[in-house]
Amino acid sequence: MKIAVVGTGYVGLVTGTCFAETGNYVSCIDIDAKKIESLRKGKITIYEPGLEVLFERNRKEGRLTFTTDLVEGIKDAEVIFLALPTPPGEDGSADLKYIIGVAENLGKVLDHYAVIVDKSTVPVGTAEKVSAKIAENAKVDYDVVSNPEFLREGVAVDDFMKPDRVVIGTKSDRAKAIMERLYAPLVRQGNPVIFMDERSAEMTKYAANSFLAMKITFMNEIANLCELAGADVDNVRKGIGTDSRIGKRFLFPGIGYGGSCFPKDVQALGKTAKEYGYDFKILKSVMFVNDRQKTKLIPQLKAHFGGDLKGKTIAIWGLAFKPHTDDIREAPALYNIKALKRAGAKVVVFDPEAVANVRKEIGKKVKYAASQYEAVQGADALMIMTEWPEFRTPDFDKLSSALKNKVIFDGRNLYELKDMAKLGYDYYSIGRDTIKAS
Ligand SMILES: NC(=O)C1=CN([C@@H]2O[C@H](COP(=O)(O)OP(=O)(O)OC[C@H]3O[C@@H](n4cnc5c(N)ncnc54)[C@H](O)[C@@H]3O)[C@@H](O)[C@H]2O)C=CC1
Ligand SMILES: O=C(O)[C@H]1O[C@H](OP(=O)(O)OP(=O)(O)OC[C@H]2O[C@@H](n3ccc(=O)[nH]c3=O)[C@H](O)[C@@H]2O)[C@H](O)[C@@H](O)[C@@H]1O
Repeated sequence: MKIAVVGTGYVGLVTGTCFAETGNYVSCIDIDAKKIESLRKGKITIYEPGLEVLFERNRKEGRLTFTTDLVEGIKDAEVIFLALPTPPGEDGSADLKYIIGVAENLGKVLDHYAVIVDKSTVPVGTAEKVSAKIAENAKVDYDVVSNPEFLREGVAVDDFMKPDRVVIGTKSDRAKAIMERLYAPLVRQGNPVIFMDERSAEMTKYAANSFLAMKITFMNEIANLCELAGADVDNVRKGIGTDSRIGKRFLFPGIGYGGSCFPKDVQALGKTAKEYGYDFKILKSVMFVNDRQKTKLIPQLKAHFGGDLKGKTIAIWGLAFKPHTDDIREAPALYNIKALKRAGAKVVVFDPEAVANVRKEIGKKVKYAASQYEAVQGADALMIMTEWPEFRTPDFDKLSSALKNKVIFDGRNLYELKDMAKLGYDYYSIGRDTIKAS
């Protein structure tokens, strides 16, 4: 099948590459000429484990091509995916200007029947809006389908190729048959496709992200209560996660959720509710608690140093919003850096992948270390913000001799309390006892 993907960012590039891998001819379109040039030359533009091998193979075999030209890109395409940004607008609702802009252009240039697919995360009613925009200029038949994407950054290829489910919203039998054919290789591997109407598919995406954000937030609230009540959130997590109705995943407490999606999607669903005159109270609490949770360790850090961080050097391990990505959008680490700077501390940071992006965002406000151990050299304390695997089992001898004080503020609960006590650390974590060496 010949398909086109408009928008070659995280979702567009993964979608395009994976559909090329299942035997389709995919044209990826983007307005960013530099990005397209780089992809054409074989230089991948995002860090995503496992993607590069597929990208390289399919590019070489001519199944994956790149262009800035919409007309050239959609030529003969049976399916045209829109994987465009939907950032929060000023009022928190999803900004549809990229989607509607491309829909308008598509209406003008489409010269054959095609299924136009909203892959972006878009509010209820967007498929109708896209369809109406195309209709203003269209000379041919087309269908607009909602096919939200559930992949996670860092494991995007696996999530795409082995999805828990694929959700497709359409009332058109013609579009349904084409989408069935496109997803057939995944269905044959046992991954289910759930068909529904467009509005339900659009709502499903926001419901999924908001539910997961709520699940994490609930655990953060339990963790905070555990600290006050003398319980250990790790035990509680295991105790409830074994109940199959609750499930083990997404129960890890920490310094809040970040990323390009949970924060914006929870906000956008709240906005949709407001538009329909519904007061979605849980969502408001989720946003409030998550904001508070991000810098939860700062007051403890201040108290540890007698209330004042002026002149103290704080090392930070982890800048990305989660491991295995260089993405720093809404990363809790950035909020902590801001709070530390406001309190007069010097900050030295290390992250295996995200340093370049942080440098672009905050420049020389912090010092950048070349390794996790260089970051802690002479530091008064270590804060852990992202659970990269290499932070899980550090060389504690090296760490202890590099730090000025043996104190760790761990926002991701990487270490066992008994081990930290044995190693003689002051150790603050989330929802567990604080270990004091002295
Ligand atoms: N990043 C993720 O993990 C996930 C994102 N989503 C959703 O997918 C959508 C896209 O997200 P990302 O891929 O992360 O965004 P992104 O920002 O990485 O990529 C968007 C791409 O669209 C391009 N673009 C903008 N205007 C264009 C136009 N007129 N014509 C052609 N290309 C244009 C940009 O240059 C950029 O390369 C969003 O709605 C997001 O919420 C859904 C699931 C996962
Ligand atoms: O719509 C999207 O863009 C995507 O958003 C999330 O994926 P992603 O943001 O890549 O990352 P997650 O693994 O979900 O983590 C999000 C945040 O939650 C935090 N988290 C996650 C799990 C957990 O138990 N605890 C916790 O604090 C992570 O540290 C991270 O900051 C969803 O998991 C994807 O299904 C969805 O497609």
